[in-house]
Amino acid sequence: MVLFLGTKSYFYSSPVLCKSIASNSSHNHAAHSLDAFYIKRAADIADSSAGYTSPHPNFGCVIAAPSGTVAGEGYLYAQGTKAAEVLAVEAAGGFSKGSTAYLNMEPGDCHGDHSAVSALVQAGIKRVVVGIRHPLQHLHGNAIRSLRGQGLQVDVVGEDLKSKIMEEARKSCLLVNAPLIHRATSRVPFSVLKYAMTLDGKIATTSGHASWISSKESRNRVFELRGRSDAIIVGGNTVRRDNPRLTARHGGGHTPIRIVMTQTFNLPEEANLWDISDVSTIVVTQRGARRSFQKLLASKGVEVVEFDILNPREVMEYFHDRGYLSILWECGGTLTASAISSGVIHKVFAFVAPKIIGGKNAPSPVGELGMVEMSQALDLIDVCFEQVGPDMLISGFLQPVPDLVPVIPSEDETFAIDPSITPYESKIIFFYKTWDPYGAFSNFSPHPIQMPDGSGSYATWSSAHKFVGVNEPVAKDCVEKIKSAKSPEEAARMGRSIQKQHPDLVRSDWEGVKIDVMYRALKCKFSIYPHLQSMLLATAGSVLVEASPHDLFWGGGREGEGLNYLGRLLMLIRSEFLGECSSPSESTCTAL
Ligand SMILES: NC(=O)C1=CN([C@@H]2O[C@H](COP(=O)(O)OP(=O)(O)OC[C@H]3O[C@@H](n4cnc5c(N)ncnc54)[C@H](OP(=O)(O)O)[C@@H]3O)[C@@H](O)[C@H]2O)C=CC1
Ligand SMILES: Nc1c(N[C@@H]2O[C@H](COP(=O)(O)O)[C@@H](O)[C@H]2O)[nH]c(=O)[nH]c1=O
Repeated sequence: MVLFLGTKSYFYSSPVLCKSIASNSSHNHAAHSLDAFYIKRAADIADSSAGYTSPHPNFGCVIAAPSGTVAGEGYLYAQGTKAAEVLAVEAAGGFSKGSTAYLNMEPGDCHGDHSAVSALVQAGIKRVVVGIRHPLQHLHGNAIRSLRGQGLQVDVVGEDLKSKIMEEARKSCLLVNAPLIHRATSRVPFSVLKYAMTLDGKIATTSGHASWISSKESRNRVFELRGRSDAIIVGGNTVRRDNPRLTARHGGGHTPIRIVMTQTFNLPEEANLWDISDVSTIVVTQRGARRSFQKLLASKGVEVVEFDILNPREVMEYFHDRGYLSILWECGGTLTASAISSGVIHKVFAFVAPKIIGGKNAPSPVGELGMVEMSQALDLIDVCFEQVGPDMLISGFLQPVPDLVPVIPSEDETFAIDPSITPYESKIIFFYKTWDPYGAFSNFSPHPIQMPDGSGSYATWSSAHKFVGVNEPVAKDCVEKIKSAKSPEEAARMGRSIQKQHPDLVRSDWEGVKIDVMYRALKCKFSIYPHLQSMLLATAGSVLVEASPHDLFWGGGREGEGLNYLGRLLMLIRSEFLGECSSPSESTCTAL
């Protein structure tokens, strides 16, 4: 098999895979093996630029001819350079026609030029296999739609291709862009904690001396890790004790900035980190700490940022807002414990050197976490072991890379209610509190209605219907009380509390009719408030989920475990308004 990369060409083969295809080409497993192999390959080459460019999305593209041979490859070198897909089709030349393109991630094509998409289309690519969809909402699904719209077959791993090997391939795609995925799903950058410790678990001697615990080979790996990061962070004590440089020393390429976290600002006047000729340094500190010294550092070109509350989470949120994707923590145990407790550390790299130094008070990698029992231990996941020179590198995740496949509560029912919603493609609109962008969909929004109850009189709040028709004076009293509630919250609270105290007062058919009562109330609300109806119609094609973490009947729950009946009913009513289903109209309800 011949592989062309840019102007270079060299041989590249996967004999095992090719054999399995030749012997049983129709076999699903073999097809998945090949797809998985090339998706992993796309992820591997996507990683090629890490450490040389700022950690931005890593894109790789492998073009495989119908025979299964690689016709061309390409990866995005840096922002603003040619897209991986463009490089791959250039490398493959005429072999692209009828071939399959494997992409670790859906292209962003974010400037409207659609260069990746048009390169694949114009080259005559027949099929595209995509490892993961683009994690950023505004780009998510666009390129896939566009490719499909132009007649290419697009298979997305985990959606169209599901198997254990495909899942593994997908994982490599998630890992190669973990920082971007974190950016898309949380408000903090992807944080890696790295430390070097002796076999007896020390990161320095009792006197604080630490150079060096790990071997030269391990320290070279650390330079590599630094080069993949946007910033390296240490605590004030490490600056005082080690006077570190924290540079990547990889002879060019991307250089991470240095961050020092100090509460006291009791830092040395002279330090390697204050030399900003090659790389800048930012000191983050408590508001008002040693202002005159802050000025001195600022005069050397060091940036100082003050925080009202200096803790790892606040600091990470701040750097997230400044656009940082990944941070390497190289601090001692004190700040590390604080960072782990704040939940900002995602991955750990521990270099273990075969050395023993002893020392009851010699520091260890993680300070006080307040744990008293082993059952509280934090277990790493996806752990890897690797020998680096004489040392052992143990790495693993403290928090998994977030899964991008959307969790839609009661997924099957949702698509049955509104067939215009497509699995994986549809946007999910969450609503909960009334001040949320779609808060008007909440039952607590300030849009009162009146609708007839069983006896023909009018009930203001749907909560009152729980007790309607019960032939007990107390129940009638409850209905009246709820009707006179001043707000929907108050009505709901009263309904819940009366139900708790007198479960016998709830009408016997309530479980059977409550969805219908809610349906009628919602239909009324969205019929009589035109702006709400327009808002609802504007969400066409999106999945609506009430993001209540507590109410597992009306809401979607914390992780999609709820039934989301409120969301379902809204989608149903939306379809009815759009004329997609026949609608029993609610003519007798009114606004208050
Ligand atoms: N082998 C290895 O991999 C490494 C070894 N070391 C060694 O570790 C020792 C230093 O360890 P350690 O004292 O734990 O150093 P840290 O790097 O953890 O620094 C602790 C300091 O961080 C600052 N800080 C700011 N905000 C916080 C916060 N919210 N929580 C905690 N700290 C905060 C404080 O600085 P301030 O006091 O200025 O307010 C605090 O004193 C040295 O001997 C060094 O050589 C250090 C790093 C790696
Ligand atoms: N002692 C120790 C490490 N210490 C870390 O490296 C920093 C020094 O970086 P630099 O000044 O750029 O060489 C130091 O402050 C601390 O954060 N790292 C390791 O990989 N292995 C080691 O044995």
